[in-house]
Amino acid sequence: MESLSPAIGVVVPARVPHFSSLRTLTPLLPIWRPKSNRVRRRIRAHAENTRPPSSAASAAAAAIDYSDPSWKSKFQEEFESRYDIPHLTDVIHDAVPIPSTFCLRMRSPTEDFADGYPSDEKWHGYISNNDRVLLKVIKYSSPTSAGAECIDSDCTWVEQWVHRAGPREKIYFKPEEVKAAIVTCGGLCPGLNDVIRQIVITLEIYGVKKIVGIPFGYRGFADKDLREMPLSRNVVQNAHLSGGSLLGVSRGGPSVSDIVDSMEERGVNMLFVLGGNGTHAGANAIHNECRKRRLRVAVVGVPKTIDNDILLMDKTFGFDTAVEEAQRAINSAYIEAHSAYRGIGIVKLMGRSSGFIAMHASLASGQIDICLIPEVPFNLRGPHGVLSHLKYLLGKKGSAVVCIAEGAGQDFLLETNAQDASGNIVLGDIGVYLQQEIKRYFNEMGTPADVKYIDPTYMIRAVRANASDGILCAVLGQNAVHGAFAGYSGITVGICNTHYVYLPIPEVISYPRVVDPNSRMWHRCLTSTGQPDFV
Ligand SMILES: Nc1ncnc2c1ncn2[C@@H]1O[C@H](COP(=O)(O)OP(=O)(O)O)[C@@H](O)[C@H]1O
Ligand SMILES: O=P(O)(O)OC[C@H]1O[C@](O)(COP(=O)(O)O)[C@@H](O)[C@@H]1O
Ligand SMILES: [Mg+2]
Repeated sequence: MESLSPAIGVVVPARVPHFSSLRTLTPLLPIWRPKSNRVRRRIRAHAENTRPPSSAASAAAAAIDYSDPSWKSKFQEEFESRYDIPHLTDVIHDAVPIPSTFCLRMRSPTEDFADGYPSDEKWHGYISNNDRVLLKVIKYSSPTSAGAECIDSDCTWVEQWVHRAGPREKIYFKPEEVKAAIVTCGGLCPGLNDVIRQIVITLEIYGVKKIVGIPFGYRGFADKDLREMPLSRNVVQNAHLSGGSLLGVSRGGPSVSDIVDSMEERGVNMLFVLGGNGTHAGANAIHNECRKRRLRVAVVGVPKTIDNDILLMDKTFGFDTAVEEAQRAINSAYIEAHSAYRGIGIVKLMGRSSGFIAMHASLASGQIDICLIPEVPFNLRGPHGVLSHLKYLLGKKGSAVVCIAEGAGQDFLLETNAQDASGNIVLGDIGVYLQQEIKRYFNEMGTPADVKYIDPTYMIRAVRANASDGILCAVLGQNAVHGAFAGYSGITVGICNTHYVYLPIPEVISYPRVVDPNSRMWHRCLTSTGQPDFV
């Protein structure tokens, strides 16, 4: 949860700039010194894509006045207001809650509500609206501790609480008046079907009868050739047994106002949006448009990103599965490299701007000699470059395996400025480039190297979720429904420090979460690979 400050080359905790100017914080933070101008340029290029946007940057200009004895409580107040979660009653003041129909002990599956809603007297499994989860759980004693995120020079402990997720005693929608829609956007990710399934099942438990899927992402709201898909427990019963999305996904699509027009036409008053940063930006815009039109609509996101690049969360669903599935590719690369005479295996893994999959997969496999991620610059050539280390490895143990994230080393490639339909920059293929450069290097040296390149991207993304992701998907899907029924909108669900929370969307998407080169996890990865600094 951090970004690289391009101007000063220090690692800056992501949450801090909202409260303090970067200049104020600079001396407090562990300094990470790049060794060359070229490397500095690379840090800057990466930071351009990952740093907070200008609105957040201007918020950062509001420095904390540490001489104010009450700075800590002011910090907390501001934090609380930023992490407050929007509610229907913010704009629809006369919305009246009713007792929850989510009442596990009392309902039979066939019960309807003709005679009124069941009483909650015997069921106490609800979450209080005032329950909170602690966002940060480490008390750093010094800004020089690995991965330290400090607010002042003493690393003063300031509690930062966020809203706990789960079913509430009072709800703001009558189930028989709900038409719920689910949409899955962006790229595929293991677990999409699991989340869809849990949303449908939970909606039915509340008593909702009208549930539909919007086909092929936001596009499905506008494309007249695409029909919404009726969903029920029957339809989704075995959906989680296969990967992909039963609704289909897409990038790009209609404008926010066209989407809200379409929701009004369809009578959709609960929208569940599964997607990454871009999708959540869309979900927040839909939420704001609904507010502008004073619609009684709940928009709830479930973060889907295989890259794990959403701020604040322990992880996003599908990430564990991706790391697990990547082991197969890494093991194959290892076997190929190990069985060849002077063999080098290369595996390219996903991660547009964040190297989480590459880092975790390298650590898990124990078979990687060199892990390259976008956050950590490297040289290919020169005495400290990747190529010369490969030469050393071939001499020492006869083979080597490299794991590289797709967003790493982009400054070695020609920029095309091409964008996909969602406006994401289309990256050059660093895996192919690395393969060519390694071949060229060993040819130039006149010593052989047998290079095998594996790109398992789409094979990984398309698999079904593993058991741990299956559980995460189940909890997130259920909590999304609880949040909508509780009247919250413009929120997303997540796991923070092993507990489940609701977060306001803007806080989790202000920029992509990236690996902190000063974090313990990256240090562990380096310990495991034994790789040197390539700068
Ligand atoms: N800033 C934005 N505002 C509104 N919609 C957006 C925004 N960015 C992306 N979208 C829409 O969100 C969807 C998914 O975005 P994309 O970046 O492809 O995937 P992801 O959500 O996984 O990051 C696309 O339909 C795209 O048009
Ligand atoms: O080829 P596609 O479908 O555009 O997807 C490629 C991208 O999808 C990702 O898996 C991320 O997708 P999202 O942005 O949808 O989470 C990246 O790792 C990769 O760059
Ligand atoms: Mg995206």
